[in-house]
Amino acid sequence: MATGTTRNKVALAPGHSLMDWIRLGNSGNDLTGVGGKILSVSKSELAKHNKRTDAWLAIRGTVYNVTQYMDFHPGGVDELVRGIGTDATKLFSEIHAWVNYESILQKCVVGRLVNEELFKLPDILKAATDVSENELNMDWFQQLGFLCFVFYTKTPYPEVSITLKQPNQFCFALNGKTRCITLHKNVNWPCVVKIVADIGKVQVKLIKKVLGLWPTFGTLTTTRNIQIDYWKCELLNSFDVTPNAKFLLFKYQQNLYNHVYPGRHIYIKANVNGQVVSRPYTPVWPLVETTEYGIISEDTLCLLVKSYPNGKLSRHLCSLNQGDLIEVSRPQGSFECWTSKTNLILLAAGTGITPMLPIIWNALHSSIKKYNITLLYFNKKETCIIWKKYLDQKSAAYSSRLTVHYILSEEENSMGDTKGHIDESVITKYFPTLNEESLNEHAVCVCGPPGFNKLCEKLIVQQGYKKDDYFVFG
Ligand code: HEM
Repeated sequence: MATGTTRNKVALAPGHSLMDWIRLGNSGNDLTGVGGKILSVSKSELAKHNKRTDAWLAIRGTVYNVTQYMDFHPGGVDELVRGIGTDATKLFSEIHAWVNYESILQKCVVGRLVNEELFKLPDILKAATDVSENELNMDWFQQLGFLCFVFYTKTPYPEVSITLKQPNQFCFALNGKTRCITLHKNVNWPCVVKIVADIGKVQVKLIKKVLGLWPTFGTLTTTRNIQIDYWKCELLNSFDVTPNAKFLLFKYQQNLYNHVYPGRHIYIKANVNGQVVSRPYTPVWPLVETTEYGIISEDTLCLLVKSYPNGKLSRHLCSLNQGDLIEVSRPQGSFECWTSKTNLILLAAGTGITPMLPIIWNALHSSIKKYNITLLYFNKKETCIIWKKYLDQKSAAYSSRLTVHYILSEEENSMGDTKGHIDESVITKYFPTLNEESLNEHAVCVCGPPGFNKLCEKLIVQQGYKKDDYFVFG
């Protein structure tokens, strides 16, 4: 793995082991330095906290105060200092993506890293937009059979998880802040959730157990900050998709809806032969329309996993039996659908199709605009193509908006597309010729093995795409 540094663990001073750190976290000392409030932090605010004695850094959208952690960092103070005052996601992942920073730094959360634009707003609007405010911006309405809550988080891509703790106790965590409502009467699970990501509107529909109009929705009972790291999930069902890839359906043990945006991922953690292993996976929700797997309910976690001969976790997942447990983290990642673009070009190789499926689904069903999508899907043989039937059905149903080209490297291509690998000729053949204006309308996503990703990035940069116009899943 490229680290850009000589990787060496340092000898920590006595009293600075992980156990000591956990003890400090549980001591009641405020490690956040901001009194435990959840703040909205701009990049320029973050940059001010760049000293050893006042050190903040951001990882995957969350800002942490690491001042107290300095002497506990196994890589040493000087290494940790390299990340302070910045969004250290890339640096952190390059060195030790496997480190469970969320758990280690759970008592150090300062807030969320937010777009600079927010801070250019007049103060009056800024105050209304600040996620730290306690006030809840909420509407509700009902019909005989259901009631519906609408939350306005005022932050794009809000973090959303929803649980039904009791038939009449409904809790929702928005951007890390949890609130509970004791409902007037009982409701069923699962709920139906709709999120308008770019304006931060969240709508939750709860189905009443008994038909009737309620005089009130109930009472808002608690306001707490609960930082949950991992939830337990049990395997409901598994299906073979190709000879070495499976479609796995999991149910959260509690009644939980954990919203993962298209292109974002969760960490899966499992105990494999006595060792805890954790890796990122992109859920392939929502494939709710596919009938060959039965009806998939909204709160199901759907994973597509390829079993690699040396892949500890992938082999473990593919060998799970019904009822076996795994642990699943909160959503992570920084991918945002480009609402300013209209044409998406997706380059996927093998299981690199996983993040593309929700992106395609979302783009085809967007209520905001009509996206056009071109998918170039690279595989060795036709039998390796994952969900070809599904992709073909979608491209037939949306023929003017979704075009799929299958590119095979190891056999003749009966589908009429190129035989070969990703190279300049493939790009020239399938990419539209762009001028400066039409370039602004296009965005490219890439997902495959590291060599594929690197080559694609080189080729799309050659085509004139700028950093903001493409995203490489790695
Ligand atoms: C962003 C700037 C950071 C840099 C440049 C950095 C660098 C390093 C380096 C060079 C090592 C030694 C790697 C080895 O030889 O195994 C290390 C280890 C470690 N770092 Fe960091 N680190 C950073 C941030 C963090 C943060 C924020 C955390 C906290 C959660 C953290 C937790 C750890 C842990 C737990 C290890 C030991 C890993 C192991 O034993 O496998 N680091 N770090």
